[in-house]
Amino acid sequence: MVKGSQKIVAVDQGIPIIDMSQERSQVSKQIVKACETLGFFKVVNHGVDQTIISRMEQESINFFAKSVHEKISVKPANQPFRYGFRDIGLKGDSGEVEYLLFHTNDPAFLSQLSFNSAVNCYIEAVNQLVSKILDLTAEELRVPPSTFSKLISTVDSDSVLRVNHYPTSDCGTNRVCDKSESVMRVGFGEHTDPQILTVLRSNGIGGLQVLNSDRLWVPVSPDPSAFCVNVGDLLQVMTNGRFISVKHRVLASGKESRLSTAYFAGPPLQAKIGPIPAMITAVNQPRLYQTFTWGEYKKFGYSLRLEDSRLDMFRTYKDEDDVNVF
Ligand SMILES: O=C(O)CCC(=O)C(=O)O
Ligand SMILES: [Fe+2]
Repeated sequence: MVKGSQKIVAVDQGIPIIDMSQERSQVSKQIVKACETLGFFKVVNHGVDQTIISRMEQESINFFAKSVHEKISVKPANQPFRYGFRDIGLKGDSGEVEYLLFHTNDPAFLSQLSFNSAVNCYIEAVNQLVSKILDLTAEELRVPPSTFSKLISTVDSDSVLRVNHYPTSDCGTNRVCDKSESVMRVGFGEHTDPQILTVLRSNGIGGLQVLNSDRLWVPVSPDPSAFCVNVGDLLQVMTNGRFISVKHRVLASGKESRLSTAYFAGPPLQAKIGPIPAMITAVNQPRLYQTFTWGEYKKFGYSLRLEDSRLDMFRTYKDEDDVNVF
């Protein structure tokens, strides 16, 4: 069942496409604008080698084609990391999706994957892309150059990769659906991503929708050569609400299978997160969020359902001392 707002507008309406090969200051301006208005944009000419992307995609297809027995036998170090089918998170959310979720710094787990080297190359490439985007963001916000990127570049950064496979539907039987039988199924219910920034790409099958400021759902056209970028909760906090942690969901028709790969760039667990001083101007922008560690935020997040707002819990209207991030 699809819950929440059902109003859907035209495909890609208002979704910025940012060409990263443009002049640097143009790119940073466009990134900041997109983060402020929607919290979501696509990047093209992003510099990630197509062979790294194609290898990751092909290996993911091979993985999901294996038997359930083989898939559940890969075991990351601890919960919630694992191969999962339908159930998302620890609080009873579910969707028409199977996925592989793991920490990017879990060598014991990665060595169990036959596609270990494809995954490592992919992680390194998308981490560089996220760092580049965060540095461009910092430039335009006129904050110290690596304010954001330093959080995701240390050995103990808590970044995660999720490979999602939304399978085709057999309509409850073993036959192929005809057109009249097809219904939109929730692949991944509405949520925001908790980390700093997510870079996501998919095969050529759509399904992703983002919620705009008018609370209308905008379907995102699939573009295998682009990366989608989502602002996460922590970036909303660090920018003191100037950037929007975008709500998004996946509705799957089940006619063709969708494969997506999301890299969630997160800080070390002990990193202190709060609005950065430059984003607080006493007169018209009081501090909106308390300071917390990423570990505390994560723990609280696990106690909620997918669509619940974690950020509300950390809001404040009181002035606190300025914090230094990390
Ligand atoms: O499959 C998609 O396009 C989105 C998946 C997603 O939002 C997530 O894994 O957090
Ligand atoms: Fe997400």
